[in-house]
Amino acid sequence: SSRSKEQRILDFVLKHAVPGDPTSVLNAIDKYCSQQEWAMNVGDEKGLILDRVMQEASPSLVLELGTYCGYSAVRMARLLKQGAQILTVEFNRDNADIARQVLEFAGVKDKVQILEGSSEEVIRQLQKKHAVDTVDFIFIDHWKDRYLPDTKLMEELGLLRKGTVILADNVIFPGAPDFLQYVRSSPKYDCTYYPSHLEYLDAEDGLEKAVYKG
Ligand SMILES: O=c1[nH]cnc2c(O)c(F)c(-c3ccc(F)cc3)c(-c3ccc(F)cc3)c12
Ligand SMILES: [Mg+2]
Repeated sequence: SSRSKEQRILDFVLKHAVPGDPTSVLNAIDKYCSQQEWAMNVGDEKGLILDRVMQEASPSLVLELGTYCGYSAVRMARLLKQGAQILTVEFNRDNADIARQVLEFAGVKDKVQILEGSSEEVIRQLQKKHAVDTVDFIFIDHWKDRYLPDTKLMEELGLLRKGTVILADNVIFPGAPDFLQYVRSSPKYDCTYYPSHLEYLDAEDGLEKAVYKG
């Protein structure tokens, strides 16, 4: 059977990156997806913003919604302080399998747990099944129509604490207007917009940071 684009990305990483070197894995994926086949990794330009916002937050527990091939999970795991963890949610079984291999090759698999399933179902299970109290940093990068309902669900379940940082990808392209309108008008969030570009392209995109005020 023919190999998928995601399998071709993994093949390129295995061939061109250095085992145990997360930065070489990021460089390989960015090289492949900018020169051979576009793919929806957060990429190097928006990735730099993710790096800075995450380092500023210095989280002990990160929740990522949307793993895809594991690019942003590797990106964040390489910057985590000792003992910190990432829980990343992926709906697509094939993508989760690719991401598992990318994370293992990068040498960060012990810092990252991939939770397969819908974001709504996994979020509902975090406190009882995954012993989560509150989350320090959330990277939302799954599906535009779920940004707002999942954010409201995490509020309702008490998963956000004073200072929890939410960083959302693609708030311009394809856009999450209901999410933006909600966090920017809510007294419960302090918002910052980081203008950037769509991964590997010139189209405008950006990240929204929403800090929960408790
Ligand atoms: O769905 C996504 N999740 C996470 N990140 C994404 C991302 O970083 C993207 F750049 C895109 C994107 C944007 C523009 C475009 F032309 C194609 C794809 C998508 C996306 C949007 C609509 C779809 F029908 C399929 C994929 C996503
Ligand atoms: Mg994205």
